[in-house]
Amino acid sequence: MSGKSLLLKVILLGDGGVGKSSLMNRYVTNKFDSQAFHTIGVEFLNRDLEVDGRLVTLQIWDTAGQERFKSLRTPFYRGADCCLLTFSVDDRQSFENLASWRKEFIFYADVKEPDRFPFVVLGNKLDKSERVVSTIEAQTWCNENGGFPYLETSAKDDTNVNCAFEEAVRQALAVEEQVEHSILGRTVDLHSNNSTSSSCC
Ligand SMILES: Nc1nc2c(ncn2[C@@H]2O[C@H](COP(=O)(O)OP(=O)(O)OP(=O)(O)O)[C@@H](O)[C@H]2O)c(=O)[nH]1
Ligand SMILES: [Mg+2]
Repeated sequence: MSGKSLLLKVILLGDGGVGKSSLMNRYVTNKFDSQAFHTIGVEFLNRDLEVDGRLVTLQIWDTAGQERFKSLRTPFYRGADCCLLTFSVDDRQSFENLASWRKEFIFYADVKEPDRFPFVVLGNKLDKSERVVSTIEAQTWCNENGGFPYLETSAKDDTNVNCAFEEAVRQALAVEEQVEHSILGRTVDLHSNNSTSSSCC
């Protein structure tokens, strides 16, 4: 296990009221507030964890989902390592808005290769009996829109909350490793080019 902790920024996006703050608070403080207030702008909390032998400091950025706070949240998208697109399984509109949340993120985070950026989709409020978005429907959307991992959570019952953030870390680490490999690959290539071109010098 590496002793050095890696800082990863994960951002929660989705319609107002889907449970973004509740997921963050459940994960970091293990508390749930049934009377939670809407977020204004952004808030963040850190939690240290170990995933597949790597020490990580997860910096979770929780954003305000209401449209009127758009200009307050978008400046904080840059530098995110993973984006959690969140909807509520009892709110069809929040599910239908996932595509525009993804688009907003890609634009304001200035993501250079959107198809390679790690998104994870969360269907929250799994505990609710008035479900209107089925698992298969959500899973199909994820498969057809980029092959995103999909998890169903309940911040209230603490279902899959740890798994959701760990999946975000795994996705972010996978991208980090790809970058590390490509840098290493380029170093090796440069070296081999030098040796083949040595006859020119
Ligand atoms: N039943 C149930 N209620 C939840 C769950 N998660 C959040 N809630 C409730 O849903 C409401 C909205 O939750 P928030 O966490 O404030 O939602 P948000 O996505 O942060 O909303 P904005 O800050 O406006 O973007 C609150 O009353 C929460 O108690 C859940 O998993 N199950
Ligand atoms: Mg909130």
